[in-house]
Amino acid sequence: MSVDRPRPLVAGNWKMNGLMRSSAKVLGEVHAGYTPGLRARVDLVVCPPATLVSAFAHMSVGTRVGIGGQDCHAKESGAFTGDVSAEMLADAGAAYVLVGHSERRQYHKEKDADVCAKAVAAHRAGLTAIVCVGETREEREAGKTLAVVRKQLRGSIPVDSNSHNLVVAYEPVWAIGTGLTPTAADVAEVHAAIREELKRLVGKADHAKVRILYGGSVKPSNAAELMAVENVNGALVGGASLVAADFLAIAGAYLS
Ligand SMILES: O=C[C@H](O)COP(=O)(O)O
Repeated sequence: MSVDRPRPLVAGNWKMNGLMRSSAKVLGEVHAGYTPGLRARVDLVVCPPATLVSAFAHMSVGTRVGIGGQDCHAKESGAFTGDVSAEMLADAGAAYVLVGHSERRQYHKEKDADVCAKAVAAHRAGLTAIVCVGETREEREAGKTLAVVRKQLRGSIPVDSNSHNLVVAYEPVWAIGTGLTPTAADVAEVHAAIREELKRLVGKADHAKVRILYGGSVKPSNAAELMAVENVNGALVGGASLVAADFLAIAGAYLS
């Protein structure tokens, strides 16, 4: 591994899944399976629903498994019923937060400027923002993938970003939860474009160290191939992260 190559990160996005009793068991299995060998090679993060962030953070003390939120409000506090601020996530023990996931962009109509404001809030609270980008099937078929991803990056990444407070996740919308994945060559093309764009957005000195995750139907069976792609520095895992053995097997792609 070259000196500049970022340490890999595998993050599990549990989405709106998980009740306390059954989830604590899964998290315990993740802790148990995060062996010294795996810890030496890859960072692990679990992003449970907001109701479980505090408990998971407490349970994870001393395990080196990081905990993240799945979204945050741009403001620190106020009359925003149902929302959670980045400061609240940090207070609950989170170190990361996903922003701009396609499900937020689609179902909550979040635009790049909203995502950027949330990433700013994450940084203000001392969290690492995992900024998600990705094209729809229509955009890919129209040959617009790179243009769409570049535009999302320019609009969503705050100016104060660096390799410590920013992770980028490339998730083609059509690959999420479908069992479909782009070819390794397609992933390589998009990740190279993201790295190039980061040079402008984060700065030449630090851009090579920003982790770029691939997300969308990552499974134990395809993890090794996807994680081996140039400029892929880990994975954002949805469905497979709900099963500890599968999540750990994906991270295990970095053992070989
Ligand atoms: O945040 C995770 C992604 O949406 C991927 O979900 P998936 O692994 O179930 O396709």
